[in-house]
Amino acid sequence: MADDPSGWLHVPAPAKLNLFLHITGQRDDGYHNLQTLFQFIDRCDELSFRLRDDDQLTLEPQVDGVAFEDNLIIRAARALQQIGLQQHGNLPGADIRLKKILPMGGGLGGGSSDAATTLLTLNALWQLQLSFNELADIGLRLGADVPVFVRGQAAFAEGVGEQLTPTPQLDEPWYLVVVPQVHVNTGKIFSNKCLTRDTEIINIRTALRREGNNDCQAVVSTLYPEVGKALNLLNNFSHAKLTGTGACIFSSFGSEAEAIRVSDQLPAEYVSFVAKGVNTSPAHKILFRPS
Ligand SMILES: C[C@](O)(CO)[C@H](O)COP(=O)(O)OP(=O)(O)OC[C@H]1O[C@@H](n2ccc(N)nc2=O)[C@H](O)[C@@H]1O
Ligand SMILES: Nc1ncnc2c1ncn2[C@@H]1O[C@H](COP(=O)(O)OP(=O)(O)OP(=O)(O)O)[C@@H](O)[C@H]1O
Repeated sequence: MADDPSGWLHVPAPAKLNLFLHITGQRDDGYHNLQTLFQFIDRCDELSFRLRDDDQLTLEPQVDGVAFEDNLIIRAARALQQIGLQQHGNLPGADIRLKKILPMGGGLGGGSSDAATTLLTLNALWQLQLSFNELADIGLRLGADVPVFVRGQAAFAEGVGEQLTPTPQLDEPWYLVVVPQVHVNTGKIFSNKCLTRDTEIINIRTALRREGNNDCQAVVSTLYPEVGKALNLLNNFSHAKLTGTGACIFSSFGSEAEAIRVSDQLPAEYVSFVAKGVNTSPAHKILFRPS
């Protein structure tokens, strides 16, 4: 593990891309059934953890606009702490530091990934020995995207995103990710009446063979014109797609140099970054690397 002499354990929380996102129906509880292909990128929030002498949880710095108890990091830690207390009777608290790199409301799953890294790391530090299945179940209650980050493998996902089939065979290209400066509200997109919810269900072989679309793209582009504008711009260079419910869009390239060349041609007001697609979560690479 990425330990340092001062006792802090440093573990990344990577972003994900939805290489396609099909909405295939809606459940009675309002949630949508979807099919999607998740891949991680090596762009990450940076979290650090240290056990305390008392039983408190702390988080520094706080995330702007998110109350301490609402932060997915604290919600994940509390959920695990409750289980740990039942198992062990008492548990030390933890200091957690967060360097927020991933844009919020960007469709990159940053909050979900922070939650998953917290579950995985505190499970190890508190020696709870919960399985990935148990951690993914806890994570699903925090958000639909948490389980894929807990399991840490690129995957074809069904249900609300929790039924995962690993896809280690995916290419690992370079991505140019454009970050329109708007915060998309996921609930607002899923409740929009113009969203199509009847895309044909496909099997994993088809999913891996053909390039799917993002069914949220049309609605997001209408509600957030900055996203539509960025899609049009990037499409001039390479096929561009929305990730999740946006706002971020991405294109894939065979090399880092090609991705950088396109990013250099974007007008200066566009925020973007280049990252590598990876089929194993960088958090897993740190926490579970052979010693
Ligand atoms: C669009 C994706 O990013 C694809 O990876 C995820 O499905 C969204 O996952 P997430 O951000 O973790 O979303 P959640 O926090 O679980 O849900 C936010 C809101 O979006 C709606 N929602 C979300 C996921 C889903 N499959 N159907 C929905 O209708 C619900 O109204 C929910 O209250
Ligand atoms: N640690 C956290 N980091 C980011 N957002 C958080 C965190 N904890 C709670 N949130 C809340 O979760 C919301 C969604 O954040 P997130 O960055 O995961 O969005 P997203 O990338 O659009 O996610 P998704 O792709 O899963 O829809 C934020 O607007 C914020 O209110």
